[in-house]
Amino acid sequence: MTVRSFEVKVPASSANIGPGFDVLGVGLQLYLQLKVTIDPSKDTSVYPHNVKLSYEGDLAHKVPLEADKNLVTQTALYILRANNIDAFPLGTHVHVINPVPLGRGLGSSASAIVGGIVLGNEIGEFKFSKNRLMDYCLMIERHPDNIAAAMLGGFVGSYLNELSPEDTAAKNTPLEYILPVPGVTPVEKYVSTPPPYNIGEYLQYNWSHKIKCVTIIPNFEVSTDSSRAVLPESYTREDVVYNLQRLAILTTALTQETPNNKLIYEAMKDRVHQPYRSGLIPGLQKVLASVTPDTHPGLCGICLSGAGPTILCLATGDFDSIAETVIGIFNKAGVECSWKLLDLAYDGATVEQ
Ligand SMILES: Nc1ncnc2c1ncn2[C@@H]1O[C@H](COP(=O)(O)OP(=O)(O)OP(=O)(O)O)[C@@H](O)[C@H]1O
Ligand SMILES: N[C@@H](CCO)C(=O)O
Repeated sequence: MTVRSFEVKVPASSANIGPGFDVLGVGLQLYLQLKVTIDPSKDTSVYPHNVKLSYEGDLAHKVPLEADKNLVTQTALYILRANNIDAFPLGTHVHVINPVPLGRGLGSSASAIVGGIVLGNEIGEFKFSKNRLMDYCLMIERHPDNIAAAMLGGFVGSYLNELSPEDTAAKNTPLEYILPVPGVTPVEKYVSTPPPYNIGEYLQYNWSHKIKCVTIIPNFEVSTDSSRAVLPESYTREDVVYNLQRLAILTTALTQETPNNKLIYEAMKDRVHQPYRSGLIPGLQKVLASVTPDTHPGLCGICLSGAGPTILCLATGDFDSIAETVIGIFNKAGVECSWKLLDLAYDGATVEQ
């Protein structure tokens, strides 16, 4: 009996980059790893859906090890079942190594979902393109910014296509209908239906290699759902134009060989999500107002990473002092932090046999 093994690697990501709410994302060199072995001589039929799961990494005590509760394997089962494969092959062991902090704004759910979809694509030997895999991912996490950065890597912009009424209805299928849930008998018409084609479009921009990412990570979680729940339903024209003007400048400003720090700093300001999220993140307003290219000449720009609470500082130097200043402000608000200096992950999700 042949033993098969492979490894899936998916980067963490930072979404929005200030004004690009649900639009921009960067892949970061901090990787979720799935080490997969399929050894048919091992009987894994005692585990849900035939897969033994183990996990090391952030919040290990909180991550479920049952395939129908764990986001990575639930997602892998979604793509398998949509293509007429009911379960993992007997003898499957998935060992997860996860340094991406959960619920902190560094795209942990996107890396888990992209990892799960790539895992299912390998197990089923479907050989779908990354663009098609994006359709599967967007059925689970419905804003594309983290997902596109994790799948494709680098600095990515995305939009969602206007779909036909049938495809729109399919895209909005409730998650509990398509992800396996313990004790729930799957409804054939939902689980065996692949997603619509071309849910989104994605474009990788250049990136100035002089710009690094200083990520300051507060030691508390903010779930994306709760951080989206505080956002308003509508915005003033002034605030929408404010963000659009900055977004148009930012996507090119971040590609320039010699970054213009003051231009980037202004272009990373936002009026669509950050002001509303400050109630969830003590110290956020002070951090955003206090760390500037005047106080730290190496700083290019500063923003909330994804739905928070992590702060993303783009910088060409002064990395330690930027991090120390942000951490000092959070400490005064009673929040402990760690920090990492990260480069962009240019390859996105990869599989090594
Ligand atoms: N490797 C993983 N294995 C299992 N579940 C995971 C994994 N990574 C993330 N999750 C699930 O996703 C949740 C976090 O997702 P959430 O969207 O709230 O935050 P995030 O993705 O870390 O942040 P953001 O979307 O703002 O960048 C975790 O609480 C956990 O339920
Ligand atoms: N664009 C998303 C990223 C987090 O998933 C948000 O800010 O809610």
